[in-house]
Order: sequence, then structure tokens, then C-alpha cells
Amino acid sequence: MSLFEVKNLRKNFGGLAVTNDVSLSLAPGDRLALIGPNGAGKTTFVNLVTGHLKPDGGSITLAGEDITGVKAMQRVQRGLVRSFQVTRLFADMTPQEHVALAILQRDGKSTRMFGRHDAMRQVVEEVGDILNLLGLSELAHLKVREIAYGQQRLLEIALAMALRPKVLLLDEPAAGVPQAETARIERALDMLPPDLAVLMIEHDMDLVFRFAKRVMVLAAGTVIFDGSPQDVTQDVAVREAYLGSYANAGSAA
Ligand SMILES: Nc1ncnc2c1ncn2[C@@H]1O[C@H](COP(=O)(O)OP(=O)(O)OP(=O)(O)O)[C@@H](O)[C@H]1O
Repeated sequence: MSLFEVKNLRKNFGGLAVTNDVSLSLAPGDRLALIGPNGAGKTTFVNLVTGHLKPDGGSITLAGEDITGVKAMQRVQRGLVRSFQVTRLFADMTPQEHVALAILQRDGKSTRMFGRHDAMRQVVEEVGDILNLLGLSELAHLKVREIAYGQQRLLEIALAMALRPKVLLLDEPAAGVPQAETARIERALDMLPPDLAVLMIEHDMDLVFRFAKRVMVLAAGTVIFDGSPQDVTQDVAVREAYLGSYANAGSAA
């Protein structure tokens, strides 16, 4: 069953088709990596999916409903959730406080919460479960500024999980994370619920190979490969797309 379906999505900037008839579908439990050389259109695609950019054509369906014209916040409420950005975390707040706020916001309870002991206990329990899922329990009471960058990135995913996603978009979860810390991210990603559909954009190919069951490659706005991680490195068009981008980067340098 298709949970999430993108059909012939298009976005032009000026005369340039940055998203050129891109289609993909995700079923519950899918682990799909979207990769591509710099400037391929990955960020634009994510922004179209989340509702932060308006497409020029095509459609997006979530759980059978057309959400192409639905606002970004309502997409989140329906279960299409993107991991937060570290730049949006509060340096003086703890992981526990962040996750609690996300839960309260999800439930629309932020002003009615206090004084309701039961509800508060449920939130505290859920915060504990989510921090545990992402391997952050021991850091629950530290300030964000006191925890390592890789753990801040895990907190982004924890906040997304607090919103109860059906489809989780992970935007370069290992970007900027020192090599020594990426294993922690890999472990945490392994623990995500099996029925969650995950679309990951990532440059770190080790992480892609470890995590993804399927890989799609974008080049110049077009899907040039959709298949298994084993086959992607052998694909001639994929090799050419990456070599071309390295050659361009070399000549620009
Ligand atoms: N708002 C915009 N206006 C005009 N052109 C844009 C805009 N946003 C992106 N582009 C162009 O669209 C193309 C795709 O950009 P995008 O950022 O989506 O690629 P990307 O695959 O995410 O790249 P990277 O891996 O470097 O982040 C690039 O040529 C970029 O210059």
C-alpha cells in the first residue's frame, strides 16, 4: 500500500526545471535515500514536499488524501514531518524540555496543561520514551549547548518523533557530525519504529548504504536512478552525474 505518493512534481526557477517530473512512493516501513550531486535539486524537492515551496505541477498524496495545496503546518499535523534544524534548538534548554514542548504543541495543550497531574505524567513518560529511543536519556537534563553536535542532531529527530510522524523526512542527519559520532546516529536510526516510512537525504554514502533499502538519485532535477543500494554504484548514468559534478567543482575552484 502506498502511504505517500509524489507524482510528476515540477518546480521551475526562471527557465530552469529544478524539479523535473519527480515521482516517488513510500509504503509504511520504507527506508529510502535520496542522493545526488550538489545542486541536483534535493533541497528544493524537500521544500516542495513539506509545503515550504509551491510546485508548478504534479501532486502529493498522504494516506490517500491530496495534500498538494495543504499548508506546511497542516502537513505536519497529518503526519508528514521533517526533522528540525539544529539552528532552531534553544541553547539554554534541555533535551527533556524541548521534547516536552513538542508534545504539548502537538496536542495543543500548552496552555491547559498545568494543574492536570495525569496529563503531565503522560507527557513526562512520553518524553522519557522518545529520549530513550534516540539514545539521549542520559543527557535529558543537560543544556543543549553542553551536548555534542551529533547528539543535537539526534535531538532534532527526537523532536520530529514527538510529532508522531507517519512519514519522516531526514535532511542530512549526519551533516557536520564528526566521524566518531556517526555510529551513534546509525544506531539511533536503526531503532526507529519499523512501520515508519523514512525518506533520507544524505551525502554520507556509508550512512546511506547502512540505512537505505532503496536509493533514488537526482541529477539536474531529474530522477536518473531508482533501485537497490547494491546497484547504484554500478550505474553508468549515476557515475557520470557525480563525475560531472566533481569536474565542474574542479574547474570552478
Ligand atoms: N530560490 C531559488 N531561486 C533560484 N534558483 C534556485 C533557488 N533555490 C535553488 N535554486 C537552484 O536550484 C538548483 C537546485 O538547488 P537545491 O538547493 O535544491 O539543490 P541540492 O541538491 O539541495 O544541492 P546541495 O546538495 O548543494 O544542497 C540549483 O541550481 C540552485 O541554484
